[in-house]
Amino acid sequence: MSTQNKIQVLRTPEELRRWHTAQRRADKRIGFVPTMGALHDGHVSLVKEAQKHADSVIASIFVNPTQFAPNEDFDSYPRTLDSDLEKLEAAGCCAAYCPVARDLYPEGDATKVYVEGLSSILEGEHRPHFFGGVTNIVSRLFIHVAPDVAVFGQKDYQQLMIIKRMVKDLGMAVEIIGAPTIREKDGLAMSSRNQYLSADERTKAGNFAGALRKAASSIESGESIKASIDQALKDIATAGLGPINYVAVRNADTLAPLESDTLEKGTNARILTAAWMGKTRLIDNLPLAGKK
Ligand SMILES: Nc1ncnc2c1ncn2[C@@H]1O[C@H](COP(=O)(O)OP(=O)(O)OP(=O)(O)O)[C@@H](O)[C@H]1O
Ligand SMILES: CC(C)(CO)[C@@H](O)C(=O)[O-]
Ligand code: BAL
Repeated sequence: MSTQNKIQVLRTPEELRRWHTAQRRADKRIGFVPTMGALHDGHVSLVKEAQKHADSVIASIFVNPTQFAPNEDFDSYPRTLDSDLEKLEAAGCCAAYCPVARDLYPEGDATKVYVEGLSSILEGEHRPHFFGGVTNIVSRLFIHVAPDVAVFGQKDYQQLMIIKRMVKDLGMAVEIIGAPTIREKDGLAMSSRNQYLSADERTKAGNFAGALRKAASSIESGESIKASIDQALKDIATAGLGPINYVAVRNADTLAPLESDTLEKGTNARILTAAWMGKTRLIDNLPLAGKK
C-alpha cells in the first residue's frame, strides 16, 4: 500500500489562505513552484529542489493569458490537470494551487509589474509582451502564496534573472532558487511545448542542443566568441531549424554583452539561443566558465 500523502488541490484564494494558515501554525517553511501545467520531469526536479529548502511544497498550475501574444498558443497550450496532479503527488508535493483568471486578475484590474531593461532584450525582443505578463503573474502568485522560497528552472534563464531582479527591487521576502535544466537523452531541454514537435522535428531538435554544446565548449577552450556563435548559427540551420531568433553570449548576472571576444578567466557568462523548429519555438542556454 502506498504511503504517499494525498495532494491538496486548492482552487480558490480562500482555500489557499486556509492551507497557508495551517502551514504557518505548524511552523512549516513554504516552498513554491509556479508552473503552467503540462508537467514533465523538469517540473518534478523543481519540486525536489524546493523540498531541500522547505518543509511544505506547493505548486501552482495556471496558464497565464497575459504572457501570450494574441498570435501565440494560449488556446492550444496543453492542459493535462489530472496527470499533472498525479505527478506532483508522486513527487511529494503537498498542495497544488489551481486558480481561475478572475482570482488573479480581478475585474477592472489596472496594476502592472514590469522590470525595465532586462524584459526588452533577447527573448523580450522576440516576445515583447512576454516578460511583462510573467512579472505580472509571478508577483500576484507570490502575494497569494506568500512562500519563503520559490524555485524556477534555468531552462528559462532570462525569466529567472528577471524574477530575481523583481524580488530585489520590490523587497519581496522570498528567496529565489534557480534549478538546472533537465534534458532528454539526446540533450534536448525538456519543455511542455516539445509535444508540439512531429517525430521528424523531434529528431532534428536534438541537434539544437548539440549545436549549443559545441559552441559552449569551443568558447570555453578559448576560441573567438563571435566565430563560435557564427558556427552555431550554421549548425542550427543545418539541423533544420529556422528562423533562428538569436545565439548570444552574455554576462550571466546582468545579461549584458561581454567586452572581450574570448572568455576571460573568472567571467561568469551564459550562451543563450532561441530558434523555431517548424511551428514550435525552442529555447536553450548553457553556463560558460572561462579557463584561461
Ligand atoms: N527542462 C527543464 N528543466 C528544469 N526546469 C524547467 C524545465 N522546463 C521548464 N522548467 C521550469 O518549470 C517552470 C514552469 O515552466 P513551464 O510550465 O512554462 O514549463 P515549460 O516546459 O518551460 O513550458 P513551455 O514549453 O511552455 O515553455 C519554469 O520555472 C521553467 O523554467
Ligand atoms: C513562471 C510562469 C509559471 C509564469 O506563468 C511561466 O512563465 C513558466 O511556466 O515558466
Ligand atoms: N516557459 C515559459 C513560459 C512560456 O514560454 O510561455
